[in-house]
Amino acid sequence: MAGLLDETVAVIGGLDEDAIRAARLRQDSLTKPRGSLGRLEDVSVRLAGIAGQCPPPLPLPAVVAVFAADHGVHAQGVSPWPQEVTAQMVANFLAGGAAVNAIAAQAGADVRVVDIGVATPLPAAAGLLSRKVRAGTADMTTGPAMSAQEALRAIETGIEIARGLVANGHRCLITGDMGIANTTASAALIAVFTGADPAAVTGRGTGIDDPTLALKVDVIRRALALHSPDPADPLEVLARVGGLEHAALVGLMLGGAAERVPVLLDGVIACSAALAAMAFAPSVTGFLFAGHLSTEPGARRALDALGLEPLIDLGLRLGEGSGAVLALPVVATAARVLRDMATFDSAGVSGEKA
Ligand SMILES: O=C(O)c1ccc[n+]([C@@H]2O[C@H](COP(=O)([O-])O)[C@@H](O)[C@H]2O)c1
Ligand SMILES: Cc1cc2nc[nH]c2cc1C
Repeated sequence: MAGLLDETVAVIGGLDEDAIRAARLRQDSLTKPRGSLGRLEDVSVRLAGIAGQCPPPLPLPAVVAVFAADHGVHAQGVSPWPQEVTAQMVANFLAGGAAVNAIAAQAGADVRVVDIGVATPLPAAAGLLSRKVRAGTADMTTGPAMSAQEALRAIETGIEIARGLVANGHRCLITGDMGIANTTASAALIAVFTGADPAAVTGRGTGIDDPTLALKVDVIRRALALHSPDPADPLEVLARVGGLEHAALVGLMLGGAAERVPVLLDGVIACSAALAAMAFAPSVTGFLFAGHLSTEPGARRALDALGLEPLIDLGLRLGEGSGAVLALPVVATAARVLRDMATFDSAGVSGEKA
C-alpha cells in the first residue's frame, strides 16, 4: 500500500480551468475599469481555480500552523541566539504573547502550535500539539540532519495536520515556523533546489554580523560538499540538510493542495520548504500564495523558482507565520470582491465605449 505521502501527491490535481475562465469573465464584468484591481484580480482567479467554483468561497476561517524545531547546525555558531529560545517561544505562542498571536488576532486567524522537533524538553501544555519526531536535527556539517524515515514522518505529520484542520472547517492554511538556526537549513535547501551559490541565498537571519555571515556561508558550503544532495530526490535533500519544521511544512502544503484549499507562505523557511514540495508535486505551486517577501535573499530566489510574486513587502524577517498572516486580509478581500461587487449590468453602469 502506498504511504500517506505518495497518496497525497497522487491526489493533487491542477487548477480548475473552467472556474478560472468564469472568474476572469466575471472580473471583467464588475463595475471597475478592466484590470484596475491589479494582482488582487489574479488572486481571485486563482482562488476560483483552487476551489473549482466561481465565485470562490472566502478563504475563511484561516489558521496558521506554527511548526517548531531545533537544528544541530546551531553548534557551528550560525545564530546569535541560544537554542532554548525555540522552546521559550513555543510557550510564548501558547500564552498568546508572540507577534504571530497579535497579527492573527487582528487578521482573524486561528493559531496552532506544533512541536515537530524541539530539542529542549517542553512541559505538556494546553493547546500544544506534541508531534516530536526527534529532539532537534543533527549537525549537517558532520552527517545527515536526520534519517529519510524521520523526514518522511515529519512530512506525513504535516499532511495529517492539514487534513485535520480542513476537516475541522478551516478553508485556508498559513505556514508558520519557529526554530533557532533554521535560516541556515533554509539557505542550504534553496541552494540545492535552485542551484544558486550559497553566498547568494544566505542572509543574516535573526541578525548576525559580517564575520558570522561569512561563517554561515562556509558552513553551508561544507554541508553541501559533504552530502552532494540530489535536487531530484527531495526526501534525501530534506534529510541531509533540511529541518523537521521544513519537512512538516512540505506536508502542510501538499496536504492543503490535496484538500484544494489555498496555502499562504510566510518567509524564507516556508519558501525553501515550498521548493521541496514542488519537487514532490510540481502542481502544488498553483495552491500556494506568497504572503510576503522576507528580507532574506534566499526568499526572492526561491519565489522566482516557484513562479510566485509576494503580496506584501514590509521588510519583515521574523518568521512564526507573521508575514503570511498579515496577507490573509488581502487574499480574503480578493475573494470577497469577486463575490460581492456589482456587474455593469446589475448596477446599470455604462460600459466602456467600443
Ligand atoms: O521568515 C523569515 O524569512 C525569517 C527570517 C529571519 C529569521 N526568522 C526566524 O528566526 C529564527 C531563525 O533565525 P536564525 O538566525 O537563528 O537562523 C527562526 O525562528 C525563524 O522563524 C525568519
Ligand atoms: C525572540 C525571537 C522570536 C522569534 N520568532 C521567530 N523567530 C524568532 C527568534 C527570536 C530570537
